[in-house]
Amino acid sequence: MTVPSVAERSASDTDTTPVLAVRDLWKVFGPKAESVVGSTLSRKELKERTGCVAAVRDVSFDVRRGEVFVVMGLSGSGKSTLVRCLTRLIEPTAGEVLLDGEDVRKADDRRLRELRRNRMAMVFQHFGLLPHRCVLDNVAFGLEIRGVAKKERYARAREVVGLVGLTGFENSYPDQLSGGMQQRVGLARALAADPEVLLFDEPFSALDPLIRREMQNEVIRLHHEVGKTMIFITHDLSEALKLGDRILIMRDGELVQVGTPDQVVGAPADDYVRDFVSDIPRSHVLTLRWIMRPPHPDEPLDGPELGPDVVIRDAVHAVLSADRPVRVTDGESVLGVVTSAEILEVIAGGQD
Ligand SMILES: Nc1ncnc2c1ncn2[C@@H]1O[C@H](COP(=O)(O)OP(=O)(O)OP(=O)(O)O)[C@@H](O)[C@H]1O
Repeated sequence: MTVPSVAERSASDTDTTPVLAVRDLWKVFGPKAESVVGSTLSRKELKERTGCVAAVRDVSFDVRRGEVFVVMGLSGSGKSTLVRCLTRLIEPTAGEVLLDGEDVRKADDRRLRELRRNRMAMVFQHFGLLPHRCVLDNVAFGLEIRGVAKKERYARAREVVGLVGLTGFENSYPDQLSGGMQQRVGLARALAADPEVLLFDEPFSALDPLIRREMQNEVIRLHHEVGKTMIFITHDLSEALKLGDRILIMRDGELVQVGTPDQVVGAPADDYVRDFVSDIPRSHVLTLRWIMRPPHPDEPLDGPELGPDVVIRDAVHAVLSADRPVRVTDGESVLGVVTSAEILEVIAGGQD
């Protein structure tokens, strides 16, 4: 079996079909779980009347090819259950999970193993490294159980060890490495199999804040480099905003909102989300698109030009130092203008 090298692979950027489509997904823990599917009782009522916990309730969403999709929510909101249902580490009670159109719930045991090994790899918080094997052997291990020939698996292992910045540590053992480095080994092992989707279950929550930031940057770098679809669980909003192309917010098993970071901060779906994002400086997340306005008839339209996706924080200097309105353009036409007034309103009204 051949594993394409990093250089050979390219994400199919133009493909707009979702890599993963989740439809009406339920996971109910407890007796007669199936009978609870569809219930509109609150979590508390459900527990009292049926003894069941609906950890995931009627959740539907698509994950686009190549995006970083973050699942966020408070402890107990159902994030882990939801993501484990995608590979059936937890068996869903009802609904559909389609991976490239294939119904994962219909896969038999053999097919499911193939899917987990080759298509959707999970990176766990506790790295699951084999202590008696060195870095290279740990990374090659996933390929070994897939039956990849020795020469090929070690060539690939060296390649991904380099990719995660561990060149020089190939022969070290896990207990000789820091937590961040061990997490890189876990990441390399997941990447080695060249899966379509990488799933991260709160991978950095055990790391100290500095290492955690370093690993977040590492994920961003890797994402640019390998273009993989990534599904990332976190309960940390700033991590979600930093990493996510889109964020799914859960509460009590239900999906509350799916949106880009600026949509979640700029247009929270309800008070729960509004509360969540209330400490985030809006100017760090919102873009000029959110504050531009149509020009007044008497306004000069020969000021500096900026794109609509420029984050407000990055435009402050240009707008405040301009002696005329800044034009927000898509390269061809003027979409709106931004002046000091709009910038100052965000900064004064937000939590800056
Ligand atoms: N095996 C189980 N049996 C019964 N209830 C469960 C089981 N696993 C999870 N739950 C319940 O399902 C709900 C969702 O749990 P889950 O672990 O998915 O949440 P989470 O958002 O990932 O939380 P955390 O961030 O604390 O991991 C919780 O109320 C939890 O107690």
